[in-house]
This record gives sequence, C-alpha cells and structure tokens, in this order.
Amino acid sequence: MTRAADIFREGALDGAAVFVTGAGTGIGRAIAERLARLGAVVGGCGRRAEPLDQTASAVAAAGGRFVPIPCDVRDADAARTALAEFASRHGLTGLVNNAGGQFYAAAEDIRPRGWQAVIDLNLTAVFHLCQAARPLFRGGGSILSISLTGAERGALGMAHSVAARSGVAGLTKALALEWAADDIRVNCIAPGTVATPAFQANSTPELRDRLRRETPIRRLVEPAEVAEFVAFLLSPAAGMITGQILRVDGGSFLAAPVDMRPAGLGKEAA
Ligand SMILES: CCCCCCCCCCC/C=C/C(=O)SCCNC(=O)CCNC(=O)[C@H](O)C(C)(C)COP(=O)(O)OP(=O)(O)OC[C@H]1O[C@@H](n2cnc3c(N)ncnc32)[C@H](O)[C@@H]1OP(=O)(O)O
Ligand SMILES: NC(=O)C1=CN([C@@H]2O[C@H](COP(=O)(O)OP(=O)(O)OC[C@H]3O[C@@H](n4cnc5c(N)ncnc54)[C@H](OP(=O)(O)O)[C@@H]3O)[C@@H](O)[C@H]2O)C=CC1
Repeated sequence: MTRAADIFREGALDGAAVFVTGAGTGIGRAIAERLARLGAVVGGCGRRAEPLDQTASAVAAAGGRFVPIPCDVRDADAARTALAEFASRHGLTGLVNNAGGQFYAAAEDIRPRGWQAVIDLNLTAVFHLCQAARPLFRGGGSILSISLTGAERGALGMAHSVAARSGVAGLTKALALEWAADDIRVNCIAPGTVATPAFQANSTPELRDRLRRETPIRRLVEPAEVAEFVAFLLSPAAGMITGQILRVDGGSFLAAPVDMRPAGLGKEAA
C-alpha cells in the first residue's frame, strides 16, 4: 500500500511561504519539516531559539528552507513583527497557528492568571496573528489553527482550553466569511491525542493507554498525520474548503470524553 508520506508529489508546495507557530517541537516541527520537504519556504516561531534551530537543521539536512524567528506569540507586537519580517523576505501564502497548550485542572481550581495565560495563548494570539497575516497575503492565502478534538462537546479538566478553542472555532468561521472574497481560506484542525514529547511529559503511560483504548481507531495520532493534512489544506486541492473544523482524531469525538482533572486523571467520566 502507498505510504501516507508518498501521497503528495515532490514540489507540491513549490512557491508556498508558510509561517508556523510553535515550530520547534512536536506537531509544529512535524508540520514545518513536511511543508519544507514539499517545497515551501517555512518561517517558524517559538519562545526558545534552540528547538527552532533544531528544526532548521533537520529541514536543511533534507534540502529544505526554514527560517527561525523566535518570539512569544502572546506579545502581539512581537508576533506581528516576526510575521512581517518573514513575509517581507519570502511572501506569505499560509499561516499555521499551532503554538498552544494548557494545564489540566478542575474548573473550580483555575486561578485568574492561569485562565488568562491559556486564553492569551490559545485564542488571543491566534486572532492577532490572523489579523496581521491578512494584508500580507497577496492573491489569496490559507490559515489553519490547530485546536483540540471535542472542544465543541466539552471536556473534563480543560475548561480554559475548551473555552479558548471554542473561541477559535467561532473566529475561524467569522474570518472565513469576511475574507472569502479575497480568496483567503480559514480552517481549524482538531487533533485527538498526539503522542508528542510535550504530551508524554504531561501524562502517564496508563493515561496514554486509556486514551488509546478509548480511541475508535485504537492508536494515538502521529504528528506526521496532522502535518499531512496541513499540507493538503494549504494546497490548491483544498481551494473550496473554508470555515471548517476538521478532526484528525481516529474517531475520538464519537467516544466518551476522558476525565483529565488531576483528581481523576484517566478515569471514566461520571
Ligand atoms: C476517547 C478519547 C477522547 C480523547 C480526546 C482528546 C483528549 C486530548 C487530551 C490532551 C490534549 C492536549 C494535549 C496538549 O495540548 S499537549 C501539548 C501542549 N503542551 C502543554 O500543554 C504543556 C504546556 N503548558 C503550559 O505551558 C502552560 O500550561 C501554559 C499554557 C499555561 C503556559 O503558561 P505560562 O508560560 O504563562 O506559564 P506560567 O508558569 O507563567 O503560569 C501562568 C499561570 O498559569 C497557571 N498554571 C500554569 N501551570 C499550571 C498548572 N500545572 N496547574 C495550575 N495552574 C497552572 C498558574 O496559575 C500561573 O499563575 P500564578 O502566577 O497565579 O501561579
Ligand atoms: N499533543 C496532543 O495530544 C495534542 C496537541 N494539541 C495542540 O497541538 C499544538 C501543538 O502541541 P504539541 O506539539 O503536542 O505541544 P508542544 O508543547 O510540543 O508544542 C507547543 C509549541 O508552541 C510553542 N509555544 C508555546 N507557547 C508559546 C508562546 N507563548 N509563543 C510562541 N510559541 C509558543 C512551544 O515552544 P516554546 O516553548 O519554545 O515557546 C512549542 O514549540 C498545541 O496547540 C496543542 O494544544 C491538540 C490536540 C492534542
């Protein structure tokens, strides 16, 4: 059978210039590497320079182009400047809002600064970057925001993140409508559990086992599977897809949520 990584022909994204947030690790890194391999020039940000440099080395070793631009996406001015700097040199055809995350807590235990930190990272920063990207797209563009499966259904232990991701879902639809006439497509990808180093560091083997068992396709999502879908949605093949929340979750959305609150981590939801 054809391998997933062989579906796109080499050079499928020649001429594309894509900015990826959180490109130094996990899903963002897989996205950056895949897009560069398909011919795109990729700009990537993150707060730490070192992981971005590692992505740059991996991309360069495969013959691709990756421009590391460290910045904190919660600093709206810094994020706008980073994006504009990349676009001024390479143009801009795509933006992937991947930087994100949360901690697990019962809603009653989320303090104001914790709430704010998660909303700032997962929602407000996404809005600022989409807004900054709009005038930089010439002749159309594609925006993708990485969300979380089940946000629209609710989840236990992630009230702040669910609220932020639901905001991103609404933002995706609003921007898709406002910007469609300029051929700017706006979509959201909602992965299930992806066994990235960051997720491994914040979960136990037992929890991962349980998440695997509860996923109708009985395995976790590979970062490369998210990256492959990103490549498709950035390509002209997806030219009529906009305003959508698209799940890459092996059917997790159809199963019962797993309790991510620290007191009941991994238990059946009551
Ligand atoms: C059938 C199966 C269905 C399955 C369905 C899918 C289920 C999927 C489950 C998992 C999905 C998601 C996985 C991931 O996203 S993993 C990858 C992302 N990585 C992370 O999320 C880890 C990184 N997290 C963070 O960096 C932080 O949590 C944060 C996003 C908040 C970053 O904040 P910041 O850098 O600003 O951090 P500070 O240390 O300054 O903290 C600011 C305030 O935040 C509060 N806080 C932070 N951490 C915690 C904590 N662990 N517990 C409680 N509160 C926390 C804290 O209040 C800080 O304010 P204070 O000054 O008042 O302390
Ligand atoms: N792993 C999973 O199971 C799932 C993950 N997701 C989502 O996918 C995305 C990627 O997750 P994953 O790869 O697992 O996690 P990582 O923690 O590896 O990726 C997050 C990336 O974002 C960067 N980042 C975090 N905060 C900021 C900031 N303020 N400014 C700029 N960059 C920042 C981090 O780099 P640095 O620390 O250097 O800033 C890091 O490279 C996240 O939005 C996550 O919530 C969704 C569903 C499931």
